[in-house]
Amino acid sequence: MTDLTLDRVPGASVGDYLELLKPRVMSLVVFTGLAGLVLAPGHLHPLLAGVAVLCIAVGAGASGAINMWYDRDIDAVMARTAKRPIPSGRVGAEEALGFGVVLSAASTLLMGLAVNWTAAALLALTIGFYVFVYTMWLKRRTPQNIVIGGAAGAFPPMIGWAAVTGSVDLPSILLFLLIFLWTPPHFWALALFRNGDYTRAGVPMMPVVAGPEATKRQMLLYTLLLLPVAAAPAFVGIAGPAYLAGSTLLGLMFVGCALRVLRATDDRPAKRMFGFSILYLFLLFALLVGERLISGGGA
Ligand code: HEM
Ligand SMILES: CC(C)=CCC/C(C)=C/CC/C(C)=C/COP(=O)(O)OP(=O)(O)O
Repeated sequence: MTDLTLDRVPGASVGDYLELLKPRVMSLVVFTGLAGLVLAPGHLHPLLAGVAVLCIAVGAGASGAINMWYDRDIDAVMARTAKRPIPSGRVGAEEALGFGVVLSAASTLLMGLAVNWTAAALLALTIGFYVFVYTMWLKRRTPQNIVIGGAAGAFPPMIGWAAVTGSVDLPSILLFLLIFLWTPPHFWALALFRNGDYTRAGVPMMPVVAGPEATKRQMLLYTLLLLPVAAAPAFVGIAGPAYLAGSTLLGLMFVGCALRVLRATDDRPAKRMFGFSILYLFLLFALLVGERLISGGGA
């Protein structure tokens, strides 16, 4: 760990602290959490639903800030992350850690007191999984880091669902599984064209350890496994025919991306697949939510 950022830094702006929350990544995380709330059976007062979404957003961002605190040494050597608030010296490491810890505790406590303790426990588990299991334990040790650690990013719909029902049920487990299987092709697409960054930082991402060809084959495997899992919501009562048709089309397009990446001789197909992975997950959850709202259900 470097100590380049342990000093107190005067003049950090609100924008610097917002950047610690990884707002762009977390906006989609929060959208999947909101989908869990909308899809769950039962009713939650709109104000409490708003509080639940706020807690997911703040908890997700807070875990991102702690991740940036822990990873400040490798972030400093990777081109993609070198300009982040800590490595560029705009926010002190200890300030970022304090900010992340306080917001993590506050979001979990508020979820428990205002909504329910099942959702709060799941939120705490998610924060802990991202910080301890992914960031501190697996990220620097194994190329399976994002397969196992990716579970963290898959919990938010389950948290939203539990905010309404107070329980963990089969449909919310399916939504978890969907994001769990989506994460490897999402992340390895980026890792393929950012391979130099991860090699320089000594982070054992799959393309660094197993090479691009083996990574591409595994990405194809995950997109194929996603086809039935992404269809499953239509068979457990939380989605209908429009979702089934849309998810199948999107899934086939995702498999198409993986096949183009497999045959590729340059970075362009991997870049396109990374972009499409985000659109894919957004559209899938938008279909789930849209169909539910049109059919008149929801929390
Ligand atoms: C452990 C699991 C995951 C890993 C390792 C991962 C990794 C990454 C990385 C490294 C980036 C580039 C970020 C940047 O340049 O700042 C990224 C971007 C992104 N990720 Fe993921 N991701 C994961 C899970 C998720 C999940 C669960 C979601 C949403 C549900 C998500 C949504 C996004 C979005 C929306 C972007 C684009 C952000 C932008 O526009 O810059 N990711 N991801
Ligand atoms: C509710 C709640 C707590 C949600 C958390 C959701 C979660 C764990 C999302 C993970 C997504 C993410 C930013 C991974 C980045 O990996 P990285 O840290 O290796 O990426 P980096 O190199 O950009 O820092």
